[in-house]
Amino acid sequence: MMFANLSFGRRLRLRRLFGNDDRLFVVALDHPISDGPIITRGGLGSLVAAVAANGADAVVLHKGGLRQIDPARFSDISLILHLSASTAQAPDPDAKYLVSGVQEALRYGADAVSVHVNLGSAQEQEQIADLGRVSDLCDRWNVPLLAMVYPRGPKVTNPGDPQLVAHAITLAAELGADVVKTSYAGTPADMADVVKGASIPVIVAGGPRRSAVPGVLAYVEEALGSGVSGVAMGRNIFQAADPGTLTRRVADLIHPDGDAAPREAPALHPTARSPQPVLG
Ligand SMILES: O=C(CO)COP(=O)(O)O
Ligand SMILES: N[C@@H](CC=O)C(=O)O
Repeated sequence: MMFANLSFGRRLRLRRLFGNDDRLFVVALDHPISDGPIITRGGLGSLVAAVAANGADAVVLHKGGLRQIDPARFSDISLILHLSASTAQAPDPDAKYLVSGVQEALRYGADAVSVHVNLGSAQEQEQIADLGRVSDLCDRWNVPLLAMVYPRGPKVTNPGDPQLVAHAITLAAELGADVVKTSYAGTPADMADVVKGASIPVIVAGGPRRSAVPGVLAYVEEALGSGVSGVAMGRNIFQAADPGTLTRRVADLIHPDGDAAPREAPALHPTARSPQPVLG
C-alpha cells in the first residue's frame, strides 16, 4: 500500500478497508439524498446485509440511513460516512455542501469518510475548500478520506476526458485524500495512462445503469485491466434483480484470490508468547 507516511491509526483503518490485496470494492448507497427513494428493495438494512455477506469491502452511506441498519452488519464490512449532499431538484445539483463532519463520523463508528467535489462546477471553490478542511480533520483524527471528484460543470462536455480525470485525481491527492473515486476515462488505454500518473489509489464509479449483468461485469473487468484499485458501484448493484449475487460476482473479479494472504506477513517473534519479566 502507498500509505507508509501516515499515522498508525490511519494505516490501521486503511488496511481494514483495503484488506490484504490493496483492492477495494465499495457499494455506494449515498443516492437517496440526490435522487429520492430509489433504494427500495427491502430497504437499506437488507441491502447492506446482502452486500456484506457477499464480499463488498465497504458501503458509503449518509448518517440517517444508519438507523435502518443493524450495527452487527459491520463486522464484515467497513462504513464510509458520506459528508456531502445536494439534490437533483436544486438550482445547481453540482453544488455539493457538507452535511456531516469527521468527528460526527467517528461517533457513528465510521471507518472512513467521503467528500464529493465537482471539478468545473460553478461552486467548485466551496467544495474544494470543504475538502481541504475535512482533510485537516481526517489528519487530526486519523480517519481515511475518500474524495469523490468528478469533472462536472457548465464547461465540462466530456466527463471522461482523460485530462480532466487526471486533474480530478491530482486534486484529490494534493488535498490529502487517501483514495479517489472518479469517472472512467473513455478507453482502457486512456484510463491506464491516467492511473499510472496517480499518486493515490484510484477507484471508478459504477456509472449509468446497465441493462444486463454481463455488461456490469465487463465494465469492472475493463476498469481493473486499466490498473484501478477497485470500483464504487451504486445503481448497478442496488437496482439489480439480485443485489447479493451481483455483489459476489463483482467481488470475485476485484478479489480473485479471495481473502489473500498479507503481502508482507509479519514474522512472529519467537519469544512473543514467552512470559515477560516483571520489572520493579
Ligand atoms: O459511488 C457512487 C455514488 O457515490 C457510484 O454510484 P453509481 O454506481 O450509481 O454511479
Ligand atoms: N455522489 C453521488 C451521489 C449519488 O447519487 C453524486 O451526486 O453523483
